Amino acid sequence: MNKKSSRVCGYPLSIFFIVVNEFCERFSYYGMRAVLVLYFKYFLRWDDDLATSIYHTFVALCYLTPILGAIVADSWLGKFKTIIYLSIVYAIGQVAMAVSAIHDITDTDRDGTPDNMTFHVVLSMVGLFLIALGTGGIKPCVAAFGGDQFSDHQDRQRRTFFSVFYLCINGGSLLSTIITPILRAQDCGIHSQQKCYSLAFGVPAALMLVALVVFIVGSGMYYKAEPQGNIMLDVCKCIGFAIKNRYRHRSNQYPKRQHWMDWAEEKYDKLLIAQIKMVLKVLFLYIPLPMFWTLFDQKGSRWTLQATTMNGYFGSLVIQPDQMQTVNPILILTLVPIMDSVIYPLINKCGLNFTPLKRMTVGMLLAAIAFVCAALVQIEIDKTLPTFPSTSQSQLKLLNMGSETVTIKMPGNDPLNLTAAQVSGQINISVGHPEVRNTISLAKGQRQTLLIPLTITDEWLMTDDITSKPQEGNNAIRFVNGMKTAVNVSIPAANFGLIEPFSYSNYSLIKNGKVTFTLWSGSQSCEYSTDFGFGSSYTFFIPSTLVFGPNCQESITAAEDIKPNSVHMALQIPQYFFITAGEVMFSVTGLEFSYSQAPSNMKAVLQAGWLFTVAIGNFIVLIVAELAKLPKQWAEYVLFASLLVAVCFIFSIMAYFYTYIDPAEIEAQFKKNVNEDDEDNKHKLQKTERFYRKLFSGGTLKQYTA
Ligand SMILES: CC(C)C[C@H](NC(=O)[C@@H](N)Cc1ccccc1)C(=O)O
Repeated sequence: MNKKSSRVCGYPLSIFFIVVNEFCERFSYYGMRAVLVLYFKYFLRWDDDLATSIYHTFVALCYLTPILGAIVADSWLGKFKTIIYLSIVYAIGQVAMAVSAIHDITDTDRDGTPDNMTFHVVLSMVGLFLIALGTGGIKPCVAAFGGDQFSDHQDRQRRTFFSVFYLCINGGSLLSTIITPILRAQDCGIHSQQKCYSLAFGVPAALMLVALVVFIVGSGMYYKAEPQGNIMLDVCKCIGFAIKNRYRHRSNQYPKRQHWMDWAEEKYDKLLIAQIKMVLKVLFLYIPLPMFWTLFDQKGSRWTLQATTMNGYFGSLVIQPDQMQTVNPILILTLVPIMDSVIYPLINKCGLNFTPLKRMTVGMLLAAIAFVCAALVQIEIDKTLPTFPSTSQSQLKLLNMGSETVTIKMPGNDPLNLTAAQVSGQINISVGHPEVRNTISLAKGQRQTLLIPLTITDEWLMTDDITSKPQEGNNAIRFVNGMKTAVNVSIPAANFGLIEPFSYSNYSLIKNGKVTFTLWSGSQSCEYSTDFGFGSSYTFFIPSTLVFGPNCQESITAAEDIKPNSVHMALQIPQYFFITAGEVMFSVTGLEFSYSQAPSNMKAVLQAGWLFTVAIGNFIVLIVAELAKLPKQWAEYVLFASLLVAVCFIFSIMAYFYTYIDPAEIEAQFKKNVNEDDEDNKHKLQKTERFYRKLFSGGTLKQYTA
């Protein structure tokens, strides 16, 4: 098959099937990933730590398996067959996930919970392993296979293809991250209705099958480069031989060679040696790149956590903290066309040669700016956070449950008058005066509320109050019952249970929005409605004087323990903008750069090398966060930004000395010369060699024009 098959507007028709395939595959991957942690937590009933570790292990595996897929493709099956076989493995994995989430399969007692959890855990782990193998395995092959469809002179079209390819990644991921959480929230089941994880995994499974079918339909149109034997084994052997040979000839009596790989010349083909040099040159350049991904991938972790301490009301629309991540694909869909059709041509017009490596350098700087923005936002958030007691302090609140005013006098504090049902503000008490009327002792590092009873001589109650912001933007709510009868408090989403007279409930976590509590005492009820923001904590006090009926709401006191989040989530938009602009310059360019600088038989291998930088970047997040342990989150953001600027500086020096090559041209020269063995051509061969020696020692070969 030649590369000049059916074309539309100068583009091979075959790439249509490849980009649609990528769209569906990314829908499948990101859609499944969006609900994975919740599936672990609420279906498999794992704790937060286990759920998070398995989730990150899975993501890291997805960026390690590309190496496997690339080796299989470049050395053995070729990209086309590798994509087909691994897509089947991938689809089986997705189906396994969907089946593992059907609770009815093992719910023999029909109580809505699976009875054989081992079955669900094992099936989902097998499913995840197959998905990681599939998604990671095909990833370097699909991008490189798309690049293969273009002829050598179609540099511009190929660059456009990589931009469209990136748009499809983000189009697919955007749609799925919106859709699958909605599917998960539906109720479904045969014997009992439960949250529908099987549908949330089933739709991505279906999309993976569509991806496979679309790819097969395009089969007749693809240019399929043949694999050239076990190239990776040859590469390893050749490098090993060069190192050994160099070591054997380490004495000064042997003349030096231009490049250490030239020590393989005694045994290996000059073309292979030149190809290895090309790959090594690019891989060396990749060394600083993981730092970009270290910052980039914190969108899903640190930035989402930051959003949980912010206010998500956008008019009547409420944005959940994890939904902020969709800003990234939305911005990609707008920024890629703007960069390609406005910014880059404009820079070109100004006479600047904005080469791929320059773009990647600017991309890194933009990511560092994003983290500075994140630090500034964090400083704003910190200003609004409550001051919790230090380890040598206690904080005390007083709640007068009686109907008369009481005067409280505490050592070191002025007398305090509390009217009926009044709650004091936080009072800081230095430890050293731990006693109050010999009845209470204050706990260090704790917030407590002293409930002063109806009759002052009765037993005084101390409650332990919340000492951190509620997680995930939830609101921590509890009730104190000052009545002489027990009260039952409930809302549709939670039941506070029966609260005995002069006692209090535990905290319950409630989502933002309007909530109506129903209070029952015997047959009498009272409805109390209020609006919650994000991240607040309240103690609702039911006074002894409460009269059940339509106006009962007015008698209930709401004491604010922790203020709702006041810094608006919109403040995260600048950091998302900078990180995404950085991504467009760094990632879209890097994808194309990895293809264009790779020798023909190692295109997928270099794509895998590129994806490997993503995996390393994720590991660095864990290591730096663990080692640095900075007391302030904003300081951690500044640390990451500074590290990236330092790495960016090193990268810009490396990039300055990098010479762009045209692998096809180099390979063609070698092939031509090797086929000709007369004296004249030997001379030509020597000339070519001199030419490439100059190239690999830093001479300029290709003037890259953007
Ligand atoms: C990291 C990958 C090499 C690049 C690529 N990812 C993206 O394009 C992200 N912008 C997608 C995304 C979607 C939703 C939420 C966060 C990120 C990929 O997946 O191939």
